[in-house]
Amino acid sequence: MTVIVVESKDDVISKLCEIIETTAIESIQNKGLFLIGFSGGSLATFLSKGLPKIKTKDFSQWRIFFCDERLVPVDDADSTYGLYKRSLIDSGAVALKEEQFIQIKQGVSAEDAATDYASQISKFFPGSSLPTFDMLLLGMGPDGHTCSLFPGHPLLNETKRWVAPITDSPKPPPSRVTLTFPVINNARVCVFATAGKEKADMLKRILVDQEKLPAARVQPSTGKLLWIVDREAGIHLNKH
Ligand SMILES: O=C(O)[C@H](O)[C@@H](O)[C@H](O)[C@H](O)COP(=O)(O)O
Repeated sequence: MTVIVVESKDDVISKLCEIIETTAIESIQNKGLFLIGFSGGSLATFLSKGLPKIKTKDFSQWRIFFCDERLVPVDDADSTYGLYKRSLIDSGAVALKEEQFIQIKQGVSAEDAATDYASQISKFFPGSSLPTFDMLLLGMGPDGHTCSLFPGHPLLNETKRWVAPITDSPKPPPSRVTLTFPVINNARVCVFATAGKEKADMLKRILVDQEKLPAARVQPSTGKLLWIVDREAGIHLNKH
């Protein structure tokens, strides 16, 4: 695991997007595609600000998945895809098309949305027992959750399904689908981008005290794990 402490939230955004770009170039050179998972929350703000500033202008080989998604209509303010659509596609900020986003089926039950999304993912990993995303971009909630995997929730122990439904999310909205730990921990690179003093205590519990909170259970089996944090969020971390 690597922890990078930078000064400000803007530095988190710059470092995050620099690493995304480098990984994208490598993935596209290796296999002609870059398969990345986006989370919601403040990460969506980070990417909306940072992606338009990277040198890459050809995003055509990017395929964008969701580490989790809320089961609300795309035009709902809570829709993670809707947020990226408005800020990256509709705004023309980056050369991404809707069809490059692997979207979660709307208007069906959480169970059906999870099954459908897993089926869509499997098309990119034919014959694989687990998908291997090139990069998963993760957030850490104030309670130590990541994706829609919350403390004490039975989903933390899901070992079979790639995508799971949740209808009792403590973070609204309640109905979501989420990648599960077997998939998350099979990624080539998992990156947390975390900023703000409100995250400092939880970051200490995860990175220093090593409490087994959901975000601490992101431990890629062979891939890399990177935390990019600003000074405020990292105030309790030992200076290396
Ligand atoms: O859709 C979601 O809610 C996110 O995927 C969620 O897992 C998020 O990453 C964390 O809640 C952190 O969000 P903040 O960075 O906004 O606290």
